Parts: sequence; C-alpha cells; structure tokens
Amino acid sequence: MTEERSLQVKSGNTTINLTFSNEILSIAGARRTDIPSRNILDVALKPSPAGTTHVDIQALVPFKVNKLKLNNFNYEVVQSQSADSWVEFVKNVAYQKVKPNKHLKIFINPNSGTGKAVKIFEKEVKPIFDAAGCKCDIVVTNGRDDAKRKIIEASDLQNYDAIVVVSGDGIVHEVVNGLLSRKDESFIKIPIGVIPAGSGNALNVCLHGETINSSMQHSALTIIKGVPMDVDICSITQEDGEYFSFLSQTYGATADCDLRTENLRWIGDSRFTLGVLMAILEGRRYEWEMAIKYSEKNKDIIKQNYKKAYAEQKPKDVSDSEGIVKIERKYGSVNDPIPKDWEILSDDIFAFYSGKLPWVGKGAIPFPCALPNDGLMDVIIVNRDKISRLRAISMMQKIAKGTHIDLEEVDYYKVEAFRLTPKSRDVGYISIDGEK
Ligand SMILES: Nc1ncnc2c1ncn2[C@@H]1O[C@H](COP(=O)(O)OP(=O)(O)OP(=O)(O)O)[C@@H](O)[C@H]1O
Repeated sequence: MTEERSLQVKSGNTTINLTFSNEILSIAGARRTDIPSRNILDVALKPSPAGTTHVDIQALVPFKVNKLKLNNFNYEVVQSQSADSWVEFVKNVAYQKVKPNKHLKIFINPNSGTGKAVKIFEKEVKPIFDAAGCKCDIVVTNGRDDAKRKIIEASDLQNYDAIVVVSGDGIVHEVVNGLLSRKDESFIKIPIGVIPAGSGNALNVCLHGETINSSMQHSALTIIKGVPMDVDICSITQEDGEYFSFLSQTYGATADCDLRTENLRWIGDSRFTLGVLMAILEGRRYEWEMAIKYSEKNKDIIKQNYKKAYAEQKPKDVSDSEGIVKIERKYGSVNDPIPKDWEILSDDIFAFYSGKLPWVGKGAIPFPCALPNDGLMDVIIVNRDKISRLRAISMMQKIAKGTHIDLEEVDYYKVEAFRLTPKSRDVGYISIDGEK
C-alpha cells in the first residue's frame, strides 16, 4: 500500500481531488476512475502565462477490447504549493522498478510484413515514447544484415538503455547476432524490445500472449516499463561459420512453409498455413541424418517439469537480470566427431522443429513446454512414414493450442544439442529463426 497523497485540481467548474494510492490513480468526481498506475507514462507541471499552474498527465488508458489509448489529462491546480511533491510522488510510483526517460536505439525494417513499419512507428508508437520522455535514435534498415552490421560497428552502445526493433523476428535475429559477434561482450547485456511490424512476430507473441499480440501500444509500454528477462541463445555452426538463434531451428515442412512462401508476403501470416498445407498435399519427404543428445524423452515428465517450473516462477527485480554475460559453447563444432552418448536417427521425416520459446507466431505454439532459460531446446520430430496426410492436417490444427504433442505420431523431447545433416541440399531448407 503506497502513501495517500492528493492534489486539488479544477476540472471544468468542479474541484476534484487527484489521489494516488494503493497503486491506483483515481480521479474522484471526474469522468474516469481506476486508471491502473502502471499505465501512467508521464506527469508534468506547466505554469500558464496567466500565473495559474496546470498538471498534465499522459496515460495509456484501456480502450476497446485489449487495446490501450494515449490520453492527455490537463487540470488547473488549486493549491500549487503541494503540486511539485505530488508530481514527484506519482513519477516515483509509476516508475518504481524501471529507469524513466530511456534512451532507445530503434531499428525499423520498412519492408517487414506488409510494409507498414515506418507508418506504424510514426503514428502509434513514437507518440508513446515521446510521452514517456524517451529519447529515440532511429535507423531505417536498408537491406539484409544492415541492422547486424550497424550493431557490430556501433561505438556508442553504452549510451542506450535498450535496442528496439520495429519489424518481425528477422531484425531481432540480426540484432542478437550483431551483439554476439562484437568483440566487447560487455555491451551484449542491452535488453531488446520489439514492436510487432512483421509477419510472424514470434517474440512479441511470446512476450504478450496471443490476445494483445497486435496491440502496438502494449508492446511500447513493455519497452518503457517491462523488466528484462533472460533468454538462452543457441549457438549453431555450419560450414561457413557460426550463427546465433533465439527462437527456432527447423528442417522439413516447418521450414518450407516460411521460406518457400516468401513470394506470398502480401497475404500476411496466412502464408505459413498455406505453406504447410502445400507440403502435406504434395506428400513431401525429407531425408536426413540426425545425431541428438537428449535431456528428457518422456512427454509426461516434460509436461510435469514445465508445470513445476512455471509455478515456481517469480517476478524478478530489474537488477537481478544479468543479460547475456558469457557464451558457454558446450558441444564443439560441425567438424568434430559425434560424441558417444548421442543417438543417431535416420528415418525420413516430415518435420523437425526445435525451439527456445513457445510460440513461433500467432496461432502456432509448437513448444508448449518451452522455458526461455532452462538451457535446453524443445524438439518435435514427425516421422514421415508414421503420419498420414489426414493426421498431419489434424496436427497442424492442434498446433494452434499446443495439443499436438499428445498425438502419438509426434515425438516431443528436451535436448541439449543436435547435429542435423540433410541427405541432399536440393530438398528443403534449414531455417534458423525463420531465416535461410
Ligand atoms: N530495407 C530492407 N529491404 C528489404 N529487406 C530488408 C530491409 N531491411 C531488412 N531487411 C530484411 O528483411 C528480412 C525480414 O524482415 P522481418 O523479420 O522484419 O520481417 P518479416 O519476415 O515480415 O517478419 P517475421 O520474421 O516475423 O516473419 C530480414 O531478414 C532483414 O534482413
């Protein structure tokens, strides 16, 4: 319970008490009551030329279903001597756990999703960052790897409180890879925030859930007031070097549904569904060899462990977060011999999907037991000869709710590492975080 403070202000012809108690800003007698305090962005005092003092409150208030709207409240203050301390008090409570007035490095991909990222940022997001007193340094990316290159080359990263991407997961992937490719690992502690302007926006769905996934205002608020959390990053070696992945690694129909439908970008996220349907109807078969180090193979145990870990999760204080402090590479590289305790799989598959986070997009939660920092990857393997076309369609529908893992044709594992070798380079893509 926070200390009671009130400020007498005029609203039209009535005098009202602005109070801030019990983490609720209530405006007694005014139009609006019970505005959650966490949505207050900024409070300021403004002396008018005539000598009266006004208090300006900018707040994100609930609007329609699952939306927020930026509102300005302006009141004339009756007792101006208590106004300063009231404003200070409200600011302190509204930004209890996070730094106010953040300095943000922002990357906008103008070609993300349906190509509206710049407009979305200018109209829906920038006014919120401005209201919260954030300083925005904006880069509009000019092509593949531009964001990655700029992160590697930046000499001023220490000046920023967060890196924000206005894009899909592709620019998040580039930022992660840029940070981890820097020589000075100290800067990789910077939190990454996301405004979902792409087609899949998996990271944003994982942060906000599916219902408010498309609310730019919620995403902006998370950047302003969210507490950073730790997420494992996977290290991947291919013949041409090392990559880092925060989201997923996939081969088979699950990779093709994204990478073989790039030309259908204009239809939005339905292209992924269409892509899997095409793979099922064509009866695609993917030949491979897989060496895998399991951590847990039993689905029931995986589910129980997940429930336990989830129940024990506690909100963390911002100061607890260490960010990415050190890269611990446990399993050598692609040219090393396969360790003895790994198992080898070689039956043809329909899909292999490995992930660090539950959702890979709206309506697709392939890894319902994923924990962002358990040091393990969740893996699905669908054997080509065990699943019929009909069951493959049923599996696809069940992925929307994460119940596909109960199908007997679907293997669901927790793994520490794997090595994937497609038999032919002509069949199918390998996709890392949705990138080729
Ligand atoms: N100016 C640009 N023109 C074309 N492509 C760009 C540009 N800037 C960045 N890119 C590339 O666009 C690719 C896709 O970007 P992004 O992930 O933002 O959108 P998306 O694919 O629609 O969303 P999602 O990854 O969530 O499906 C990235 O690989 C990125 O490197």
